[in-house]
Amino acid sequence: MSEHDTPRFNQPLGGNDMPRFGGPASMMRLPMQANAKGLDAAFVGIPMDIGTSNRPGTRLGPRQIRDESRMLRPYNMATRAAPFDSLQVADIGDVPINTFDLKKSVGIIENYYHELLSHDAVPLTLGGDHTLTWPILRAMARKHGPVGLIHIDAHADINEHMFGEEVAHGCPFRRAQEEGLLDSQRVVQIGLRGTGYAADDFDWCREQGFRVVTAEQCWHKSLEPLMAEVREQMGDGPVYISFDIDGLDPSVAPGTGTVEAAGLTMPQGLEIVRGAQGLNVVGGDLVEVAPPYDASGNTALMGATLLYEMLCVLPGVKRR
Ligand SMILES: N=C(N)NCCCC(=O)O
Ligand SMILES: [Mn+2]
Ligand SMILES: [Mn+2]
Repeated sequence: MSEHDTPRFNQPLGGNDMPRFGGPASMMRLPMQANAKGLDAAFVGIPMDIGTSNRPGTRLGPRQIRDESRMLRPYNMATRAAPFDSLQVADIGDVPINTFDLKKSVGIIENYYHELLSHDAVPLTLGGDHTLTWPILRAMARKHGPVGLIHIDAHADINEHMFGEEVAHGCPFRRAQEEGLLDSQRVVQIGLRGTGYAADDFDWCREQGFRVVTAEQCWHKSLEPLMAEVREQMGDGPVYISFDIDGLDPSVAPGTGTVEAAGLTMPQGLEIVRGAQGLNVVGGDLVEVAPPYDASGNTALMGATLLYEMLCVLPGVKRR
């Protein structure tokens, strides 16, 4: 009997055991459980779009990411990562936000992640609009202290206010920095581009000590050399990965609310996440998938794939 016959850990339901279009609609058709007890890593959904500033729809993101994730098989053919031979993973469902109150939802999310982290599980979050990263970082900093951040996005999301409000999907990293949740010498923002409210918008990030890598600096290049530098910068400290799907080019990921031209390619997205291997990754999220503009489902599938790749770089994942 091979080791594959006697799984010690939860396994995704296989595509030859149940048709891919059947079975549970959980992330990768993994078992679901009510909380993170006993888990090394937990997929969690946050069905929220009340922080969005343009077209909405990310409240439907977690469901669609789960649905499209049915195409993912357990073994990573490029990196040979075998996450389900290594870690106990499950889908723990959705955070019950208050869809009528964004500010209350921030508190609900922080408390939820505080409880989740008490089980020592690494959360991998299916968004949801980018507002959600702020309360997650609050819970992260309570456990780990200020964290390093690998942030992939078309936008810096460091607006001081939006429509006079401090809580919005364009503000999470401004709030996180003000609250000391980030180790600002270990923050890198990749893929920023487009039009700004002011010509010096991204300079605020640089003044904080963040490394800004614009989309233009990424065009036509492999990002492996960049990620070697990022690994050096991150060192051994805790690192959080926040991947806004709009960091990718809209030709790859059209299903999102605030589209910007000429973004990262999917191979570059994979290079970034795979380049985090060896780091002390303590959590990650994939945000801003908006299914109403995702006719093919490909945006959600790219999101599911990036979450799977985050799982593959968690500490303790074996390669076969
Ligand atoms: N998609 C995210 N997270 N942010 C968009 C921010 C749009 C803006 O600053 O105008
Ligand atoms: Mn964005
Ligand atoms: Mn964003």
